[in-house]
Amino acid sequence: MSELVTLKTFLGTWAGGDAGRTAIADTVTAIARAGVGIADLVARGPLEEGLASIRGTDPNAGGDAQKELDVVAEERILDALKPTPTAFLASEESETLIPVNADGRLVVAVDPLDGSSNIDTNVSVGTIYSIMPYDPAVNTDPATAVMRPGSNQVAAGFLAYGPATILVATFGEGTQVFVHDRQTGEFVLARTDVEIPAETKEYGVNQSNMRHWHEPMRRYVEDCLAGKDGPRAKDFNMRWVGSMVADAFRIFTRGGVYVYTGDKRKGYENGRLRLIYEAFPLAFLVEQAKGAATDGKTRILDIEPTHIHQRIPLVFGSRAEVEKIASYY
Ligand SMILES: O=P(O)(O)OC[C@H]1O[C@](O)(COP(=O)(O)O)[C@@H](O)[C@@H]1O
Ligand SMILES: [Mg+2]
Ligand SMILES: [Mg+2]
Repeated sequence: MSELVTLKTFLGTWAGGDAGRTAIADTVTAIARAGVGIADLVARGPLEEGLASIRGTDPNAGGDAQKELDVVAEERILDALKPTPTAFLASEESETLIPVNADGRLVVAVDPLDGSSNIDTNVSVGTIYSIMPYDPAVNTDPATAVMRPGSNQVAAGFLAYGPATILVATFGEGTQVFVHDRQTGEFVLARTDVEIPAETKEYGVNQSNMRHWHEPMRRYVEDCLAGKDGPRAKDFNMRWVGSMVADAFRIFTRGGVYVYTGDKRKGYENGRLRLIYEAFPLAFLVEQAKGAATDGKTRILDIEPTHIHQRIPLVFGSRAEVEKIASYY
């Protein structure tokens, strides 16, 4: 059997003693370690009174009901980042940037718990992260430190807490999949340079919103539903977990597209997903795996944020299908 490569050895080789890369490696290691703790909490959820319950009456910064576990996951990540060179943390669960280390040179953005509406149903949830460099001389107003196009990311990834805890990570040189080995406690490299197949017959969308969709989206899904006899001349399959990390991992495994566009509902003009800590990291991972990510038309990584919690219509996955969807817009 060939030698197992752990996250630690992978990152050691990647960093190669370079100080900037070591800072990024240490930060990702800290997030991965926090993720193992969060996975335990998620697994214990039904046994711990209140963990899956809604906290208070106020929604979080993104406007969603905040669960106890959302907040605990954010606390775990913040604690894990304290010994790392992170200057600021942006999080779905906090209105403004959280200062971490005054002399930090990275800014981290996280969705501490993605898919948290699923936690009481024993479905996979996860943690999404995005890392950008931070230079106080350039980002003189720290409040805007994460408000830069996603093409500035130096690393991104997500953990999914499912039957296995997995880490899908990119450092700008391909996308790798690590699996947490519960026996050794290590993350082990399971797939190197993942490639999302360009073509697919599988789409993921919350079809219950069809009556709210705009014309291009409705036509796209209708054409998929028409199957072999329709304009696409092939039968499609549909999958929707409703935790983006789980839907994304399926796409990294066998291709497909994830689509959450803007619709006519109040508050959903730009869909549901948040640009900085959901769309940017997913787009970086997907492009590094030879897939594509757009807001329907425009490349996600080129979009300039205007607000830390802004939403964005999101289409990502198999390149040819993402391009096909763009042709409907
Ligand atoms: O319930 P809907 O509207 O189908 O939305 C599902 C989407 O919303 C999300 O749950 C948003 O993430 P959060 O749970 O972090 O708010 C995605 O993971 C998921 O794909
Ligand atoms: Mg989310
Ligand atoms: Mg969340």
